[in-house]
Amino acid sequence: MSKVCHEHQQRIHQILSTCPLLPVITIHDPETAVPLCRALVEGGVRTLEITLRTCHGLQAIREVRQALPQAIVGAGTVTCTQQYRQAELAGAQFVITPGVTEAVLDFAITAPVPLLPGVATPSDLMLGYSRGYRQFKFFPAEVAGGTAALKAFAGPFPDVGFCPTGGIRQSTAGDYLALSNVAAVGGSWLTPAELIAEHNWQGIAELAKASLAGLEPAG
Ligand SMILES: O=C(O)C(=O)C[C@H](O)[C@H](O)COP(=O)(O)O
Repeated sequence: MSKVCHEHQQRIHQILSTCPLLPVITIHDPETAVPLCRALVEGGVRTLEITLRTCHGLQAIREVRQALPQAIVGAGTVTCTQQYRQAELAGAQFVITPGVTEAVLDFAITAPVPLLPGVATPSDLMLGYSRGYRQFKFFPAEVAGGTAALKAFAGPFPDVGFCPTGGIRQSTAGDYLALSNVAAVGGSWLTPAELIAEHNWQGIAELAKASLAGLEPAG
């Protein structure tokens, strides 16, 4: 069986270590993509997951890559190899899947852009682990067992790192980040639909800043 290269795993680890927060971004109005991402970057959050949940995702990735070279842009909600290739062509610097299929795990081994595969169970993990993957998204984090599940995973998989996502909020992000196998957490709480609809970019930047500041130890 082919295995994913060490450089891909290192790159994903580097990306997750760049910022402890990974906002999940879904674009409904294409005009909002760049100002929204600019606000997040201004707020100190420069790793971004732009989902392919809407038809604007790929174009948003293209535009944000061009407008904000300091951002690190990932494509989210990738569920098949065709979307993986489209995300790469749009300029995505990493790809995130909500779960694992053998097809996507194998495709990513020879793809130029590294994959952060989503797992929810030890069986999912073993599918990726056997192919050399050591960095995973843990989704849906809150309903799949939260911090207790991640502590349990650390026993059989001590060399694996996670980016938990799904149900995490500003108030709970720190609990996840306190775990030794978590470098970053993802979430859509950083991109509230109301602030985006109001084009309240200042509000988005402040929310990013406050979320980062909330992670600092008090005092
Ligand atoms: O779209 C995907 O690829 C996903 O895997 C789902 C998202 O990561 C979560 O839906 C974010 O969760 P919330 O922060 O609870 O909104």
